[in-house]
Amino acid sequence: MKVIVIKCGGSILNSLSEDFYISIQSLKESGFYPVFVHGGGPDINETLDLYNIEPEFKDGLRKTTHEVMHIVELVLSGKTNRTFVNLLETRGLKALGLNGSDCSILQADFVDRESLGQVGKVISVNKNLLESVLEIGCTPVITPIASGPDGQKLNVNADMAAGAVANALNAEMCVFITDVDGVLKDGKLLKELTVQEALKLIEEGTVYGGMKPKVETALTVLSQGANRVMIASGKNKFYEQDSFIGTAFTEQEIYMKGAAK
Ligand SMILES: Nc1ncnc2c1ncn2[C@@H]1O[C@H](COP(=O)(O)OP(=O)(O)O)[C@@H](O)[C@H]1O
Ligand SMILES: CC(=O)N[C@@H](CCC(=O)OP(=O)(O)O)C(=O)O
Repeated sequence: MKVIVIKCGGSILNSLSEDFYISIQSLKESGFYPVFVHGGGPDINETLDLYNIEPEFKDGLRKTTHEVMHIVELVLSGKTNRTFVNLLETRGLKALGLNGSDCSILQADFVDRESLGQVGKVISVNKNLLESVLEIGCTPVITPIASGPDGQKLNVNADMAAGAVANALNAEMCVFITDVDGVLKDGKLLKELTVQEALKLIEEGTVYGGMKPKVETALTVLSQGANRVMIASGKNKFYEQDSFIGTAFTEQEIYMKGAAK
């Protein structure tokens, strides 16, 4: 089964283009089985604002108190997942919304309980459940909330959750859909990046904020065996005639040319 994990960031979820859905259709016609993981950072911030809670981040991860966790779940599971599943359904996909914390779909450990509170890093994925969903012709749409060591809910960065799902499913491909064309430098799209080049962009500060966990996760997914890892835009087509459009990550310089194909 040729699985493609598609992470849709909160930056673009509410304004995904028709071209995005056309790309999904083309992927399906090429024999890919999509598995979606969604973000929703901006939706969470908006709701925290209603409760007069100031969002706090450390290295791109949201500091998640018990109270914040409650709102994260309310928003991601109750609103964002529901809206996205419906959007996919209206485009003809049999989408099945899944809370990562149900049935051990995502199991996680604390990242740093002292400084970040209820933030998790995924340690295992219920691969059998996800494969069963695919086998019956449904498309999983996963909310990045995991169950923690004592059954408590943990908030997982959606890029990292997608990376863990891609690795667990031995995905052929992992794509991070966001609100920019890919990794940019001086406003220009970098179509291909080797591991070394990507690390340098982080180090020199060209890649910052929400792009940092995305690039770091892209490198992890690549090192764990996925054939292709991309960052692409949800504003345009990201897949057409067997080619991907965006930033492609490659392990070695030698594979650079034509790696986005
Ligand atoms: N080098 C870079 N190239 C492109 N975007 C970058 C770069 N560095 C930082 N960014 C920022 O990262 C954002 C995408 O991350 P984020 O807002 O977390 O998106 P998402 O919600 O899709 O995960 C871009 O909109 C841009 O502001
Ligand atoms: C721990 C952590 O930071 N979790 C993220 C989960 C959502 C997410 O990652 O959404 P985007 O993809 O839109 O950024 C958060 O609370 O914002």
